Amino acid sequence: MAASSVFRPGLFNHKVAIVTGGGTGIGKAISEELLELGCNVVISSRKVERLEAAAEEMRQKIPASSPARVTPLQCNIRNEDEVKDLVSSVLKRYGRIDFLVNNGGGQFSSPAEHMSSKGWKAVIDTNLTGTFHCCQQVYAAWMKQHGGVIVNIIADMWKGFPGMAHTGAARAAVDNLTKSLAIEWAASGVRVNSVAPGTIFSKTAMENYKDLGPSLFKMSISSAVCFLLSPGASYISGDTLRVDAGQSLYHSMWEIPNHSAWPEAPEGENQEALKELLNPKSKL
Ligand SMILES: CCC/C=C/C(=O)SCCNC(=O)CCNC(=O)[C@H](O)C(C)(C)COP(=O)([O-])OP(=O)([O-])OC[C@H]1O[C@@H](n2cnc3c(N)ncnc32)[C@H](O)[C@@H]1OP(=O)([O-])[O-]
Ligand SMILES: NC(=O)C1=CN([C@@H]2O[C@H](COP(=O)(O)OP(=O)(O)OC[C@H]3O[C@@H](n4cnc5c(N)ncnc54)[C@H](OP(=O)(O)O)[C@@H]3O)[C@@H](O)[C@H]2O)C=CC1
Repeated sequence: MAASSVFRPGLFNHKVAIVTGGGTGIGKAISEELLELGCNVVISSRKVERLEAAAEEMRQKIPASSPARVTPLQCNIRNEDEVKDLVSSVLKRYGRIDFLVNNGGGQFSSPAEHMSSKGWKAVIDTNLTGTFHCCQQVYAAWMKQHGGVIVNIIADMWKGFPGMAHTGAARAAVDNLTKSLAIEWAASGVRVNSVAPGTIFSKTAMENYKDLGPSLFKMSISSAVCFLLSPGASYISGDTLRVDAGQSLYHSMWEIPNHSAWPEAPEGENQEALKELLNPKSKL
């Protein structure tokens, strides 16, 4: 495996991580960096063939001297029983779960007025309930007794998420869940944080958002996740790290067209000033 991580080799030797959605895109990058650092990684999602192919590709890059192993396990995070099975299979195979990275998720773009109830629920179930299932099962079966670290991947939804209102609502809820769990589980030695990526390149994301074009996806977040999992972040919990090159401070993908759907300004000297501002030619 080409050494690309900025972290010390062997940092995560003999640790065990579950990365949901670990076979594609951001999850794959996170899994590869964890493996490079000596961690055993269980990559998990719905499409088993794609997972197995990704695991095989990752195995080819692990040097023989590394203790790291990768295991693909199928699981739909929307289904609580499947999540329970995932956690018990990991414990059977590796005997511990140090890290959980809730990266599995997604949505489709649609104006809110056209979202069906089924589509809304699918996105909430995947991104919010799926994340909750994974946190709860890993905590109950392992981290409550032994501690651990959880990182949730959310999104740049700080100014709302027009065009994907369902995912904005779900990710904002995960941001809040992160804080609640960080406090409830602090006494067990469990840290819970989130990472909010800006737009990040991935082949699968490109396939999903063809029309939005390649320029949207260009950054990487795996080292931010590895940092939050590491002892270097041992005093960081209940927080969300934005990894977006400042995008959330300035960028909005949503253009509001010119319109006059606002109430008239109240009468008075400001009304004239406002009219002039909105229509500077009106005085000519
Ligand atoms: C831009 C930068 C920011 C973000 C980047 C990324 O996240 S990159 C990562 C991006 N990667 C991903 O997002 C990948 C993962 N994404 C997914 O798996 C899906 O987007 C999912 C979460 C909706 C699950 O969907 P599923 O198919 O497993 O669920 P299901 O079979 O239960 O269907 C439920 C209902 O949802 C509706 N509906 C679904 N799709 C559409 C659509 N295109 N159009 C309209 N509606 C749609 C439809 O109502 C459907 O019911 P119907 O009408 O069929 O009876
Ligand atoms: N790329 C970007 O710009 C941004 C991405 N994000 C978020 O980051 C995460 C990774 O995105 P990215 O790598 O770009 O895109 P991908 O589409 O590659 O990643 C989504 C992953 O989630 C898995 N997944 C989806 N639904 C489920 C489910 N029900 N159960 C288990 N696994 C599931 C998919 O695997 P499978 O289909 O096999 O289940 C896939 O591996 C997602 O949560 C995404 O929404 C957030 C902001 C920006």
